[in-house]
Amino acid sequence: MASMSIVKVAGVGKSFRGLHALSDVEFEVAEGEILGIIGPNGAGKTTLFNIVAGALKPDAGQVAFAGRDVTGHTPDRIARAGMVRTFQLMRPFASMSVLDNVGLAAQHRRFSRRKLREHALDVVERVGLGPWAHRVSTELPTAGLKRLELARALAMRPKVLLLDEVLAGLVPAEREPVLDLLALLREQEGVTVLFIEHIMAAVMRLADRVLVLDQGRVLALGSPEEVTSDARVIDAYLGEEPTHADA
Ligand SMILES: Nc1ncnc2c1ncn2[C@@H]1O[C@H](COP(=O)(O)OP(=O)(O)OP(=O)(O)O)[C@@H](O)[C@H]1O
Repeated sequence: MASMSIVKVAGVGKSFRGLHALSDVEFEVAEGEILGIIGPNGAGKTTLFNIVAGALKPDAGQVAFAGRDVTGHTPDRIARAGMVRTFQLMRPFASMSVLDNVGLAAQHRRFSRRKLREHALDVVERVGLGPWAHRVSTELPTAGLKRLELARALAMRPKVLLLDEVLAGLVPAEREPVLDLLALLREQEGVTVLFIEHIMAAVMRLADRVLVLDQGRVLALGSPEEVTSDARVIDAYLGEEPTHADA
């Protein structure tokens, strides 16, 4: 197979006490692709990530990663296999340094202490937290915490990164380097990225394709230009009062 899909979501459904959070969601992501995921509040974006990353079991359907069915696998197992997510709310180990927090994320890789430290430092520098490496993680401002969350994911050497609003809470000047870093990761390491994002300028800039969810269903899937000119997408999402103002 030429360009194999690295993530395949097939017929995924999930209800919470009668509420259809996801219904028959289907899409594939090619290796090295950057897929933006957009949609109104409550559309099911986070639920989709929870299912793909193993935090929730779907009521129906399958998730395949690199050709293997990973439906129902634990988040840990999926992460170790190479599909790693970040969280909207960052919870680093407060008493630990930035460097140790990143090292901890890579602990399963059975590096020697020295190698682990080198690897962690490399990742910390890569995300621009070099000057903060030895500071306690709670001293980081929001933008720093976001970078730390990204660093912890990168320390696992992911093949697929699932990013849940990594830009939220950042001012535009802080967003640019994060977007650059993601583009670089794809370019240099072929990392596949799925990112949930409300900031449309970022979606337009970074995404190869955009998946639009609305009321738990796939409303559209196409290039940024295609989806932003799709009347149904404008109706359901883009035309609405912005609930997440682009500061
Ligand atoms: N654990 C849960 N128990 C009950 N209902 C849930 C649960 N998780 C999500 N839901 C509901 O499922 C629907 C989809 O929620 P989800 O968080 O996936 O949407 P979202 O697109 O990520 O929204 P947002 O943009 O606000 O983060 C919502 O109606 C939500 O209230």
